[in-house]
Amino acid sequence: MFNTSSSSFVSITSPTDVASSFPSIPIPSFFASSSGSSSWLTTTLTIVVSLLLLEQSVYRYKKRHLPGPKWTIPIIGQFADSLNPTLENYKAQWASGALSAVSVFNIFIVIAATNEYARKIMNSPTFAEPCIVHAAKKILCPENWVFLSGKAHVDYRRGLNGLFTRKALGLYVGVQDTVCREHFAKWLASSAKNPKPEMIMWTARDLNMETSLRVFCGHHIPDHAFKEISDKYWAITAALELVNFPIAIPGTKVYKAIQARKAAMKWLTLSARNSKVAMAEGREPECMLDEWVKELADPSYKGRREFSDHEMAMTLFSFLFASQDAMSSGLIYGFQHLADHPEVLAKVREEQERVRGGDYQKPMTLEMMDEMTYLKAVVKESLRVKPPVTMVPYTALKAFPISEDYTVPAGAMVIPSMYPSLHDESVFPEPEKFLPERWLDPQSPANQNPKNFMVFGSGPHKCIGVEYATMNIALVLANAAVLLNWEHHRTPDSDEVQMIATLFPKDGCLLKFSPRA
Ligand code: HEM
Repeated sequence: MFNTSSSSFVSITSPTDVASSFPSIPIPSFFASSSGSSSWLTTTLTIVVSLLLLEQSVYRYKKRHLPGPKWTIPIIGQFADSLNPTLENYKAQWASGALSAVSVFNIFIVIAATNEYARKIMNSPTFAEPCIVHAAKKILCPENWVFLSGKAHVDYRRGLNGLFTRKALGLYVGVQDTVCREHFAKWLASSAKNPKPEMIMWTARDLNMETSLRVFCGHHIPDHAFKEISDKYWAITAALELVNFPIAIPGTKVYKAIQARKAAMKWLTLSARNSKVAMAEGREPECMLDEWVKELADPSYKGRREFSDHEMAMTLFSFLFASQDAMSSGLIYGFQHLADHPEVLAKVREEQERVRGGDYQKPMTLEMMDEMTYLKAVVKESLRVKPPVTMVPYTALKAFPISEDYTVPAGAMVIPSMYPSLHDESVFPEPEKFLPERWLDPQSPANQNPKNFMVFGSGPHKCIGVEYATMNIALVLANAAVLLNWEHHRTPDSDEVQMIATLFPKDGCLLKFSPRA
């Protein structure tokens, strides 16, 4: 997802002390002398103080009665706090009110904590549209389809639905299975050499990147491109802050992210070209691009038929952007939850034994996965307890009357938060506990309140890759359960959360793998 995304956060360390002194800043008497230079200084200082006062007044006017700092730190607002976001600060913010306010670099931000407000923002396309994070347009390219709105967005998205049908997923599952097994072999080889547990933070990201690129581009992309894209991609993850330094000059995170996007786009564009050639030669589709090219050529297809290599590459890049961090987070917590709950892992293994009849070399199919009811509950619960995407920033396109007594000002950022809905005690009793069983009873509050399961968002921009994502996490965990043993080396940071675009265990999740007899 978009994650993201988007998970950097603004904590509320009250700047009251600093800011409340502005109205009474004394102008030293020597500035008020009659000399030319001092009158120039007086004028300059008066303008600066007036602007600072104006900044405070505008902030107070927009904030009205919402909880949040009384004053904003001049110019930068809560930027410093947003550099080191923590889940604790988020939780404090959500607890401060159903709607609360902050400001960063004069971007006024309204944060919505409840399910009702979060859904209202995501389902009001005439009032608000996703802006993902501040720098997203620079990283993804402004002309990327994800920034379309209204009918143009709906039409474009409809054209992409064919890439996520059951038929298409059936093609991808084989690719995912192969890549997963290859990576497990590498994990085991590395574990055999190194007696110490290793962080799966990086190995899971590599697995994920190769899976995505093989599913999207098949063999139209060379093997060495995976490593290049995967290595450079971290610059994109690092730039996913709620608000970045405003100008993308060399040395800034956004600049580095743009260079990483250019490197990825070079390979994705080449793949689009290669796929068109392969399909024109009548070859069988083997990846998402092939499915897309073939669909465009189908006489019964009704949508737009011409897509340049660059446009196709941009769309694939939007999928990579939306999935890389969220999928890695989902996978890593999947491994951690299963390691920390051996009774759950034992049930996953029992189910695998039953569905796969003990033959773990047989390639995975969608039909096999359909029968893995318990595993699906495990994946759902893991994503609920630690949702990769905690919130998705939107922009108010015009004054947005979100509640009876508050209107989000036009141009403000308005952020629906998903985490509180997923930890609502009335729907998920003992919300911090990992209890897959809550998804097995159709009458359970969890199943009776589907609107609370906001892991993939809601409304017209809801994640297009929901089935693909859950299938891939389930497939990796299914294969891991039968092919690997893994011990979790717990540290004081294992249950602490690090927010780098999405959620990760602070210690990177230290695991020791061994082959399962
Ligand atoms: C565990 C993995 C994932 C999570 C938690 C996740 C979550 C999300 C969320 C929360 C949104 C925003 C929804 C909204 O604004 O209402 C989103 C949007 C999106 N996601 Fe995902 N996602 C995941 C994986 C994927 C994958 C694998 C793909 C593609 C292959 C993908 C493609 C997209 C796209 C294209 C959008 C934007 C859709 C639009 O604007 O119409 N996501 N995702």
